[in-house]
Amino acid sequence: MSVYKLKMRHTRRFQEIINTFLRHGLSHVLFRLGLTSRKSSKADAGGMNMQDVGVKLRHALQDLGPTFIKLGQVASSRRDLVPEEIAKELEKLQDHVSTVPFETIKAILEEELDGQLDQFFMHVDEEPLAAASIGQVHVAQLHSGEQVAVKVQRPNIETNVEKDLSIIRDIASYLEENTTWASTYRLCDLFDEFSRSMREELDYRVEGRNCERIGKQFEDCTTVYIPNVLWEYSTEKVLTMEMVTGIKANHFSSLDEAGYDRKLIAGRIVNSMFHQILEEGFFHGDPHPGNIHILPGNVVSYLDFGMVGRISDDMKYHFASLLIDLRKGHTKGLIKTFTAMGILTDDTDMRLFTRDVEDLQSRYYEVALNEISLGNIFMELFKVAYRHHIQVPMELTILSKAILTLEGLITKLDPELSIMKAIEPYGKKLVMERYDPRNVLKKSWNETVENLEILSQLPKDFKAIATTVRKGKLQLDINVQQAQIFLRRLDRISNRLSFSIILLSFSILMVGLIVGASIAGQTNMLWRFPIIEVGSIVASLMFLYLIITIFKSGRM
Ligand SMILES: Nc1ncnc2c1ncn2[C@@H]1O[C@H](COP(=O)(O)OP(=O)(O)OP(=O)(O)O)[C@@H](O)[C@H]1O
Repeated sequence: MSVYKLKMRHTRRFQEIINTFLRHGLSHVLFRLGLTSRKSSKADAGGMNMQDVGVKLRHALQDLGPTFIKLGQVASSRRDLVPEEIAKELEKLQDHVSTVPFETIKAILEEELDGQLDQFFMHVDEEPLAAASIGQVHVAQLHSGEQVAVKVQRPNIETNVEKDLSIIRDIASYLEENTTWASTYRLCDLFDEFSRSMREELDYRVEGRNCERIGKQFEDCTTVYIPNVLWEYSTEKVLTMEMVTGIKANHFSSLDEAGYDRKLIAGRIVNSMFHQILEEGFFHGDPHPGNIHILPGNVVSYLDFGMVGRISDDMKYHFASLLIDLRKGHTKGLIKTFTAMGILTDDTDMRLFTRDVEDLQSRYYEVALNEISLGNIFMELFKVAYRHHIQVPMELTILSKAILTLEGLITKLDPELSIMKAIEPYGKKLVMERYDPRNVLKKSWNETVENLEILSQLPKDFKAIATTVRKGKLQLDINVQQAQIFLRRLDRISNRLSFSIILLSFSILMVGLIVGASIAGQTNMLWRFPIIEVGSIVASLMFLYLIITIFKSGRM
């Protein structure tokens, strides 16, 4: 696609995006991307202060609205792709958005719930509790008196987001066709993954279901609280939840004033996150302090389940293996895990890759645990992977982003707590579970059942073929078994035969010696007699053994 085609397809919005970037002094960025022919007065971005670029980019994305804000937020967590200074600026994109007037919110609520507002709520606060990029949260009271938080989607958000997603997708494929870095990083794949999660976030019913699923993980837990979803007041664009009135996890002075135990809270947050990630395999993908509230009794409450991460059993194990090998300084183990993850390609230069991994692990080997940032380790590992054109699975990138976010909060809540240390028992448990014979058996049993299920779903003809193949395999197995028995017999016969041949040779040698000695008359008569007698008896016994052995071997 050419840049002209790109402009033609989305004339107005595309121009708006370009103008916003230009207005914020980012012409050099557009020029470098080949999206504009206008050159900046400053030579290029390379000569510019990266933090300055970050600030300008943040302002531009903020002005461009929800899709770009979310894109910036996601980019801020990809330190393997985005320079550190820019990533730090993009992190600030959280929550700084304009509010939607209450009249508009009321209209959306009434349309979505299909009735007058007072039919559903006794009261709705006109002043929003929070204004986020996709929605706005209002505190309300049900007729039952229960206080709830109602999240309402911004007007026309879906149409606008779809339009933006399609423009950015076109820009991504234009860049992939025209620049090496974009094709190396498979920009379109990355962006498609972003689009998928953005579309999911536009449907609040998905968020409600995510919330319930995580709620179930802590059903019997008294130290973690997940609010209930009120489905009768929720739709695709409205999410009503039980109101959580706690203190935000990063309001440290308020926590101290209320007499909360910061260390205890930090431990509970870390353990509840690792439980979600490494035991349940389904976790809160954005545990930033605004989404974690602390309730009386140091109870941790999570909010906002728009972004969740999923991690398969295999990936959990790979993750634990990476950690353990990093700590032990096992480069081979790390390479083995990367191979097992199936992400190395035929083009991967194993020699260079091994050298880079070695270099990385040597920096962490035997460093005190509380000095290590797990999130940073993973970002660096990903950087190595990307340098070698290895696509890191999305489930791992969401995971490392969640850990990085978590670390930011934990280091402030309890500077002595080491996430690396806290994760160790979970990692060890995972590895032990992997090698537990019961699980190995269970896995192979499950695979057999799966195969049988697949077989039973095959059409009739295929079933007949499968039966013939199975019979053939059975016959083959029998033949192999018989061949093995025959070979074992042959082996035994040859062993005995070789022993017998040695004995026979020995007997012949002895007889030969005695006969030779007597003929030559060099032997004293006094002891020639017993030698001949004993020699003949030994020779006869050996001969007898030989006959018996040959006879027995033949019958086996
Ligand atoms: N059930 C609740 N109880 C108390 N406060 C809530 C509740 N739900 C949301 N909030 C408040 O509203 C803020 C924004 O809500 P939430 O995090 O769900 O929106 P968001 O997902 O960040 O929005 P967006 O997806 O538009 O970026 C939260 O950080 C929290 O302070």
